[in-house]
Amino acid sequence: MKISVIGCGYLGAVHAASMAELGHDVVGIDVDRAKIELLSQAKAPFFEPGFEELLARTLETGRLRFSTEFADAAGASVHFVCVGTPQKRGEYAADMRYVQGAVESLLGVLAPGELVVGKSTVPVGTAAALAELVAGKVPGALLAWNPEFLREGFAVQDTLHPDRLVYGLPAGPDADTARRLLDEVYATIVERGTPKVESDYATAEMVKTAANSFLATKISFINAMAELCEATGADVKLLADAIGYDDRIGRKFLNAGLGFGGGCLPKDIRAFMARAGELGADQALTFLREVDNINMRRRIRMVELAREVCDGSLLGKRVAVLGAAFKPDSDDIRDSPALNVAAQLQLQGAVVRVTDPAAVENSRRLWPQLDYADTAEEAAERADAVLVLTEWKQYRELDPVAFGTVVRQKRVLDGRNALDRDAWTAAGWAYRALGRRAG
Ligand SMILES: NC(=O)c1ccc[n+]([C@@H]2O[C@H](COP(=O)([O-])OP(=O)(O)OC[C@H]3O[C@@H](n4cnc5c(N)ncnc54)[C@H](O)[C@@H]3O)[C@@H](O)[C@H]2O)c1
Ligand SMILES: O=c1ccn([C@@H]2O[C@H](COP(=O)(O)OP(=O)(O)O[C@H]3O[C@H](CO)[C@@H](O)[C@H](O)[C@H]3O)[C@@H](O)[C@H]2O)c(=O)[nH]1
Repeated sequence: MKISVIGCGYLGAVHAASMAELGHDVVGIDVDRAKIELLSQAKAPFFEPGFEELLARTLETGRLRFSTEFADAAGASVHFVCVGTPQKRGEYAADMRYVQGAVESLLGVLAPGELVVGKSTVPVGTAAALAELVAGKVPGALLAWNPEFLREGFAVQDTLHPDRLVYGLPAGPDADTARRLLDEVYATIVERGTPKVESDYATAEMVKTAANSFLATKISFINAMAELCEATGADVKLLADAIGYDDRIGRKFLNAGLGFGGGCLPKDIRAFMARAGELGADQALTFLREVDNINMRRRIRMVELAREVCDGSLLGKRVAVLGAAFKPDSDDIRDSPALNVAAQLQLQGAVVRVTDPAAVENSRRLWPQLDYADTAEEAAERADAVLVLTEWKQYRELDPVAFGTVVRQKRVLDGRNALDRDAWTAAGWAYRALGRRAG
C-alpha cells in the first residue's frame, strides 16, 4: 500500500519507517529541509533507541523515502498527519496551526477514495471540523482519527507492537471504507490479535487525552504522597511498592521524584483543560490543574533541597546536574524538569554544570546560559552537590566509591529515586531524595 506521513518528528519519522517495515511503500514529508536531508541519509535527527537501524534497513529496501514536497504524497491511499500540536505561548490551549497547515497542503494532492488519518494529539472536535474541510474540498476523500500512544525511548517497539489500535471513524457507510484501509495498513498488527477499538471521532480524540491525563494523574498522585512522606518521615518508594502490589492500582507510573515533563503529558493536560473550558465543561477537569501544580511543585522542592544540603545557600556552590533529557533514552528536552531545575539553581547563584548522554547538544541550543560537560565525572569535578535528575542507566550504575573521589563534598540528591541509597550511603555520601528519609 502507498502511504504518506506528514510531519517527520519524534512520532512521524518512527511511524514512516515502521510502516515501511510492515511492507508498505512510504514517503515521509516535512517542511524542515535539514531533517529531511538527515533522514534521507539514514541519520536519525533525534536519539531514539533502535530507530537509526530501522531507518537504514527500510531505506535500503527502497520502500521508504523522504521529501519536502507535498506533491510526493500524491497517489498514496492513506496520508498520516503527524505534525506537532505544542502548547500556545502564554496559553493552555494547543497551537493547531501546524495541523491546519498540513491538512491544507495535503488538500492540493488529495484524490477521491484516499484517507487522511490524524495521529497528532488534538483537542476533541478537531477531526469533525477537518473531515468537513476534506469532504468539502475533495469529495470522496475521507478522514479518520487514529491516535498514537508510543513512548519516547520505546518508540520503535511501541509502533510495531502497540498494545491497542484506536480507529475514530466517519459516520455511516464511509466507516467501512476507512476501516478497510486502516486494517490494510495495520494488517500485521491486527492479525496478531492486537485489541482494536472503533469509535466516533470525538471518542478517539478523547481516548488519547484521557490516557495521558490518567498517566499524569498517577504520577502526581504518588508525588503528592511524596510530599506527605517528607512531612511524616515515611518512605514513598516503599509506599509505591506496597500499593502497587494491588493489581487494581499497579506499580507502573508510580515512580515518585521530579515529576513529568516532555512534549506530551504537560501540554496535553493543559490543552485538555482549555478545551473543556471552551465546551463549558471546565469543572470536569479542575483536578488536572492540581495534577499540574503538584508536578511543578516538585521542581521547586528539588531546588530547595539542593539549597538545604548546600548549608542554606547556593551562592557560589558548584552543583553537578546529571541528566538533561525529560526521560532516559531520549534527547528530548521539551519541558524537561531537569533543565528547569538546573536553570533555577543557576538563578540562585550556583555554578551549575549539566551533563547528559544524549541531550547536551539540544540543551546547549535552548539553554545556552548553562554550562555543559561531556561526562558525569567532568560535571561533578569539585562539586558541592550532585543532582541526578534523569535516571539514565549510566547514572544509576555509577560507582559511588570511585565517583566520590571526583567531588568536593559527597552530597547526592536523587531526583528520580533511582540510586541504590544504601550503596551511596555506605560509600560516605549524604543521600537525599524526594519523598524519602535522608540516607
Ligand atoms: N513524541 C511522542 O512521543 C508522541 C507520541 C504520541 C503522540 N504524539 C503527538 O504527535 C504529534 C507530533 O509530536 P512530535 O513529538 O513528533 O513533534 P515534533 O515537533 O518532533 O515533530 C513535528 C514535525 O512536524 C513538522 N511539521 C510542522 N508543520 C508541518 C507541515 N505543515 N507539513 C509537514 N511537516 C510539518 C515539523 O517540522 C516537525 O518535524 C503531537 O501532536 C504529539 O502530541 C507525540
Ligand atoms: O512513574 C513515573 C513515570 C514517568 N514519569 C515521568 O513522566 C514523563 C513522561 O514519561 P513517559 O510517559 O514514559 O514518556 P512520553 O514519551 O512522554 O510518553 C507519554 O506521552 C506520549 C505522547 O502523548 C504517549 O504516547 C505515551 O503513551 C505517554 O506515556 C517523564 O518525564 C518521566 O520521567 C515519572 O515521573 N514517574
